[in-house]
Amino acid sequence: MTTPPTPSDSASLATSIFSLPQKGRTEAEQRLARSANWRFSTLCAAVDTKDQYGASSTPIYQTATFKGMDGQYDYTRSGNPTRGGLESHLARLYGATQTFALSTGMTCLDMILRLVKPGETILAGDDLYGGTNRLLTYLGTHGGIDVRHVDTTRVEELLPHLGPGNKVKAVLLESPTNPLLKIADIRNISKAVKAGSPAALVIVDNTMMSPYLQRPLELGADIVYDSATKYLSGHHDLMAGIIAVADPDIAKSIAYLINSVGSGLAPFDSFLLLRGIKTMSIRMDRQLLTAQLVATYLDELGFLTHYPGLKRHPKYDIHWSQASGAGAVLSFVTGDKAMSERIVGGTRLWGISVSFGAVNSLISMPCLMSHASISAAVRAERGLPENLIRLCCGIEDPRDLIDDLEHALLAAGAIVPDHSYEAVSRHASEEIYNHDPDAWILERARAYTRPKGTDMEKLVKGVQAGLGLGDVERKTIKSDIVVSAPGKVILFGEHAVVHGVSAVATSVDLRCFGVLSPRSDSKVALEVPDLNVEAEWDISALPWNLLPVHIDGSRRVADKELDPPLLAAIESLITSNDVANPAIGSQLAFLYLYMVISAKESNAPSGTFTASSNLPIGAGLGSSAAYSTCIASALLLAHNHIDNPALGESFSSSGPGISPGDTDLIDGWAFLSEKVLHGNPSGIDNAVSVRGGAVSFTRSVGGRKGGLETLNGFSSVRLLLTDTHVPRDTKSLVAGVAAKRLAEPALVDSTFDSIQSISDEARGLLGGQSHVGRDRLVHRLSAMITENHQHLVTLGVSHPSLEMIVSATSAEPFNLSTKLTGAGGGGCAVTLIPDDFPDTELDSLLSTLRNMGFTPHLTSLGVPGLGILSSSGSSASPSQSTDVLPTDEGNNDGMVVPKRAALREAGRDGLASWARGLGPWSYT
Ligand SMILES: Nc1ncnc2c1ncn2[C@@H]1O[C@H](COP(=O)(O)OP(=O)(O)O)[C@@H](O)[C@H]1O
Ligand SMILES: C[C@@](O)(CCOP(=O)(O)O)CC(=O)O
Repeated sequence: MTTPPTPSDSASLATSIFSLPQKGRTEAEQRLARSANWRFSTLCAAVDTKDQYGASSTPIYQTATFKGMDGQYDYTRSGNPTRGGLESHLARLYGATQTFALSTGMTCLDMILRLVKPGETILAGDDLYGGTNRLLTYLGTHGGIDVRHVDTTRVEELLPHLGPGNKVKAVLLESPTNPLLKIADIRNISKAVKAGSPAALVIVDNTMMSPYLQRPLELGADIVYDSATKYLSGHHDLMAGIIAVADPDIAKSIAYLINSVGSGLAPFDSFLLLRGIKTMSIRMDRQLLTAQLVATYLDELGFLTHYPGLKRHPKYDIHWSQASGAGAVLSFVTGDKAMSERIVGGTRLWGISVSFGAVNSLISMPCLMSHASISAAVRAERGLPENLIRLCCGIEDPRDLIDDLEHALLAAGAIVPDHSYEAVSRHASEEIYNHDPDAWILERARAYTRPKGTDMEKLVKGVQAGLGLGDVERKTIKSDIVVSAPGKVILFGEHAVVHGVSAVATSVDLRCFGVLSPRSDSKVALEVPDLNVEAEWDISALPWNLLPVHIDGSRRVADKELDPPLLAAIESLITSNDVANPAIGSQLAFLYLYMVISAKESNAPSGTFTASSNLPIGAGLGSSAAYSTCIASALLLAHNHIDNPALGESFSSSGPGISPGDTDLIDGWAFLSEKVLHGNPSGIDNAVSVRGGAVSFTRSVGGRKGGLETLNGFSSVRLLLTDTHVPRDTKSLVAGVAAKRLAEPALVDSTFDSIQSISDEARGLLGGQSHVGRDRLVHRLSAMITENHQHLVTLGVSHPSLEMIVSATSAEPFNLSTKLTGAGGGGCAVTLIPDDFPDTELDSLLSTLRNMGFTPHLTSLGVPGLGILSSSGSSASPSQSTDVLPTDEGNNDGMVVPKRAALREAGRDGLASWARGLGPWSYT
C-alpha cells in the first residue's frame, strides 16, 4: 500500500488577496499579509471577524434590510455581513479573487451556466453527478444549448470539439468523477482549451476534493464550484454551494446573476458553514485515512475498487500531480446487483444515504440513488455498473467501520472465511493497528476470500462451506415477505375471557409491521429496534434434536401446546445479560415459532425478521398479538404453508386476499406465540389481530363450546385510549387472577357471571341488528363500562394510575365512563366518548390527561386484520427487496433502500406512511 502525501505538505496557496501594499496597513491588513504563508489548517481555523464588539465567532446578521443610504449593505439578497465574512474566508482557502456562497452546489452550476448563451456549446464529462446531468439535459432541451458529453479522462477526446469555428463556451469537469473516481488532467485540459477555444471557460466541480485537497484555479481552471453541503460543512446539517473565481470580470458577471436571482446563502447557513470549515482539515485527515484502509481492504479481497489512493488506479500519477489527497469516497463492484443490495442493507454503521463528506459514513448504490435520474440505458452506455456500491467515509473509528462492512459482506455471501488462514488474536490485531494500520488492514483481508462464480446457488454453497456446513441444502426465502397486524382494545370481558367468559373486542388502527428478508449465511436473525433487539443465531446451533417427534413440517395445522424442554433449550440460547424482559420474550416467541414451523434443520431458511410497531408495547392494546400474528404469517409464507397473495394464488383485487383456512392456520400459530409470551392467554387478542374488525369471543374451556362472532355495530362508537405508561406483565396478572380464583372461588366466579351478562348485553347492542335508539345504546354502554371496571377492581387488576383516569374522566364537566382495558395493572384505560360530546370539552379532557402525565389516543376502530404486501416487493426475485421512497432531496428522483432498513428507520410515527407507500396490501 502506498502512503499518499499528506495534504498539509501541499504548496502554498495562490496569494492574490495577500498582495496589499506594505505601508499604511491596518491591523487586519497586517494580519492578512502575515497569513500569506500559513498552511491550510491554520487558514481554516483563523477566521477574521470584523465586529464592533470583538466577537470571536462571526455574528449572524439575521436581517433582510440594513438602514441608511451609504452603508456597505442595504439588502441581504445583494450582500450580508455574515455571508460576506464567509466569502472572504473562503477566498483565502481557494486562492481565489472572489468566492460566492450560494444555497446549494446545483445553484452554483445554474448561475455559472447562465454565462452560456443559446447556440453555444458545453463540453461536459461523461461520468458526472446525476443532478448535474439533469440540469445539462434541461439546458439542452429547453435552453437551446448544445451539450456534448466526452470522456474527460482523455484530453485527446476534447480536441476535435475545440479549435476555430467551434462555439464551445464551457468545459465542465469533475475530477475525480463521482461515482467511478475517474481522473481528468485539469492542467492539460485547461491548456488545451485555452489554446483551442480561448473564449471557453474551464469549470471544475471540485466537490469530491474540496479546496483542502485540490485547488483547480491554480491548475488553470476559470471557475471552481463545490457543494459545500459535503466536506466544507461536514455535518450534513445545511445545504450550500461555493463558486470561486480568479478573474475579476467573471466574478462581476457572477455577482450580477446572484444578486438578480437571489441565490446567495442565508445568514444562518453562512454562520453554520463558517463553523464547519474551521474543522475541515482534521475531519478530512481522518476520513482520508479510513478511505485508504477501506479501499485497500476491498481491493485485497478481490473486488474491483475505484479509488485514486490505490497505486493501481490508472491515473494515479495524474491525480497526485494535481491533488494532495485521494478523498473519502470510493466505489466497488460486486458483479451482482442483488448481492450489492444485500451488502448495503446489511450494514449498520454505514448509513444508507445519498451525499458524502460528512462526519458519518455512508453507503449507497448510485444507480438506485444519487444517479437514478440518469436513465438505465445511458448509465449502461457510460459504463456505470448497476451493482456499483459507493462508500463515503466519515470520522468514526476505522476499525468499527471495517467490522461493520465485513459483517455485511459475510452476511451477503460476498466473502467467505478462508480456512487456510490462521487468525491472529484480538489483542495482537489491536497492537498491529496501533503500530501500522496498513499492515493491519492487509491482515484483516487475508482472513477472507471471495466465493468462486457469482451464481447465487454457488454463493450460498460457498458460504455454507465456509461455515463448515458441507453441502447442507437450505430452504431459501425468495425475497422479502412484508406483513402487518393491528392491536386491539377489549371493551368488555378481559381476564374473565381466560376462564371461558365471553369478551367483546375490536381492532385498533395501530399496528406491528414485519419484514422477513433472505440471507445466505446459514443464520437466522431478529431485529426489533423498539426493544433494542439485534440478535442472530447459527441455524445449525439451534436445538433441533429437541423438536417433538410429531412435528414433521408437512402439516397444515398449528400446535396447540408448547413443548417445555424445547422452550427451555431456546431460552438458554438467548443472552439475557442486561436485556429487558420484553426483549427476551420477543426472541423466544420468534425462535420457537421459527423452529416448530421449520420442523427440521434442512428446512429452516436463512433470513432476518425485522419488526417494528406503533402500538405501545405492553400497554394492554395487544402489541404481543400483533407481533405474534406478524411472525406466524411471515414464517408460514416463507414455507409456502399459506398462499402468498403477492404471487396471485388467491388474491384478487375484489375478493378476500387471505382465505379463511389460511386465516385459521395463522391464528393457530399466533396463539402458540402468545402462549410463549403469556403462559395462558385466552386467544382473543390474536383472534382480533388476525381477523380485524370487532368480535365477541368465547374461549372453549372445560368442554364448553367456544366461538367467535363478528360485530358490525362498533364503528359508530368513539373511544379514547389513554396510556398510563405504567409497565406491567400480562403473564403475571393473568396468573394473579387464576390464583385469586383458587383462593376466593365464590367471589371470583360471581364476578365472572356478572361480566358474562355485560358481554351478552354488549354483543346484542353492538351486533348490528339492535333496534335500541342511539341515546339508549350509548347510555347502556357507559353504564356497563363503569360496572365492568368495578369487577376488574374486584379481581385485583387495577392500578392507582388507572383509577386517576377513571376519576378525571368521570368528574364534572366530563361525566364520562372509563375502564381499564387488557390485563390492567397499568397499561391503558378506555373511555367512551358520546356522539354529542363537544369538541371543546374533548380538547380540555385531552389536555387534562396530558397534564397528568398520560398519553391519550383517539384511534379508528374495527380496522382490517393481518395484511400481506402484494406488490412486487414480496414476489419474484431477491433483487426486488428494496423500496423506492419519494425524497425531497433534489439529488435524485427516488431513493431506493432495502425494505428491512426502511422499516427500521421509519420510526414509530413513520410506519403507517412507509407501509402505505409500499403498494397494495391483501387483508384477511
Ligand atoms: N413490536 C413488538 N416486537 C417484538 N416483541 C413484541 C412487540 N410487541 C410486543 N412484543 C412482546 O410482547 C410483550 C408484551 O405483551 P403484553 O404484556 O401482552 O402487552 P400488550 O398488551 O401490548 O400485548 C413484550 O414484552 C414483548 O415480548
Ligand atoms: C388479560 C387478557 O384477557 C387480555 C390480554 O391483555 P393484554 O393486551 O396482554 O394486556 C388476557 C387474555 O385474554 O389472554
